[in-house]
Amino acid sequence: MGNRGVYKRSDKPIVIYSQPTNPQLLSVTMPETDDPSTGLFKKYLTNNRIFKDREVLRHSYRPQILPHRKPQIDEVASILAPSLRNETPSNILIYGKTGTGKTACVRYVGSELEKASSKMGTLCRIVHLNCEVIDTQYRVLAQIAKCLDVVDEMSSDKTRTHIPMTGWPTDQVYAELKNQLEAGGGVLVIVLDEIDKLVKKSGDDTLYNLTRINADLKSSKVSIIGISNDLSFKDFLDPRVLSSLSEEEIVFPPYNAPQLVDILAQRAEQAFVTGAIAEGVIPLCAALAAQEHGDARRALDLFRISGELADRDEESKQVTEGHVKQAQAKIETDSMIECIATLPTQSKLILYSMLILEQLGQNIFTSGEVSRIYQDIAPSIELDVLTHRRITDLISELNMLGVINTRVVSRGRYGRTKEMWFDANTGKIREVVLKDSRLNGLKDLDVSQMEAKWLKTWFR
Ligand SMILES: Nc1ncnc2c1ncn2[C@@H]1O[C@H](COP(=O)(O)OP(=O)(O)OP(=O)(O)O)[C@@H](O)[C@H]1O
Repeated sequence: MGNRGVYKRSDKPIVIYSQPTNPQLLSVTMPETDDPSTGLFKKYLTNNRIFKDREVLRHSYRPQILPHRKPQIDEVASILAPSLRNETPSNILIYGKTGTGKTACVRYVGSELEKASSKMGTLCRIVHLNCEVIDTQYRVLAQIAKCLDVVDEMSSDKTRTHIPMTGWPTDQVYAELKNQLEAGGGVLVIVLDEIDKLVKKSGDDTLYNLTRINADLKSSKVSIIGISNDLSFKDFLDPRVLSSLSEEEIVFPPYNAPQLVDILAQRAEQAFVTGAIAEGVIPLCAALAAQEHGDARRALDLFRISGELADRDEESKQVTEGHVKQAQAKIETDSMIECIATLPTQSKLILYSMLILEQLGQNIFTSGEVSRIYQDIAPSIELDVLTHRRITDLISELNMLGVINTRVVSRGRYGRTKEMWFDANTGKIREVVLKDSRLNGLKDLDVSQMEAKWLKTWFR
């Protein structure tokens, strides 16, 4: 056994074994607190000068009050109301840009409908599916049946067949779903959120079957609400499917800055300690999000991240406009990094060529310089070497995605050339580019050695 360090805290001794005793290690290991279980985290747990309840700002939070969406809520409610009289409501197609409250409003109306129906003794049920995840006909049908199962869990019908999430022929799943709907009776509203993803992945068979299912049902009724922020999916639909899906259409317009101010102010009351938000913070978050496209999700993200930055900043008693600007920069970097991760390998290699130039001390590079580095390193990792023309196309794409900035400059008798530079933290870009397994071999590239070679060949 090695040396033993005994550190007495209240009346319980804590024993640390080290081999041999390292006083530095001891001083790091021992938290200066009365309660060793929360030691390191104590200051974060007791210090709530900023947030009262930050969960209120998260995407998963379901608000009960939705400012500036009364007309849309009323419209959805009026279309679904017949279900309370056991009549089939019209199908609805809801369209609007991202973050305009489509999902939040439909969920709200859905839960009010279920409450009203249980008060009135009728049977109205809502099944909400996210088609980004559930994107095949089989999974949609099986998931609807699964949700019905959960709703009916307390019912006396224990003999019901459970549809497995894979393995059956689709016809059998459809037939079993119909049996279950008939056995349950009442009205079922199926919400297909991000319906465009389902159609693009699996075509319109699911919608064709679901929009015709009422013809095969006697004692139950089905209605569909499709939600999308991309109307181009309509082009993929058979005209008959489209006309029955869009019996009613509702558009959710983007929020303007004053509307976003109201949305944030309403959340701020629940989320933040009184007085924790400096005066210009809410209008600034609202203005920045309205500049994008009136996206409430973006406004709420900015607001939450500003709060988190203020919370971590021990000097700060309030969330300030400075925190909002930092939050905006963080969101932009994070989304850019996400975008870089999904780029094709060739584009990542072009980015990596720019990073090499930066490592060599250049802040602005020309497309010629980028091309030369690219053409030199591409064969070393066994990638096909693209032509200069193709490389400049990919550079333009990187510019369009906001990963780099470019400008065209005139070089007198040498003609015009494109210059480019990075705005963002290149350390993070390097990290994400090198995560691509095909570029991993570049990690050990000795840039200074290559520089000598490049200087020799380029400037001969
Ligand atoms: N009027 C509103 N009042 C309060 N919060 C809102 C309002 N509108 C949207 N939100 C909030 O903004 C976020 C995004 O809303 P929601 O998910 O409903 O948008 P969406 O239009 O469905 O977006 P997407 O098309 O990207 O799915 C959610 O956290 C939601 O609670």
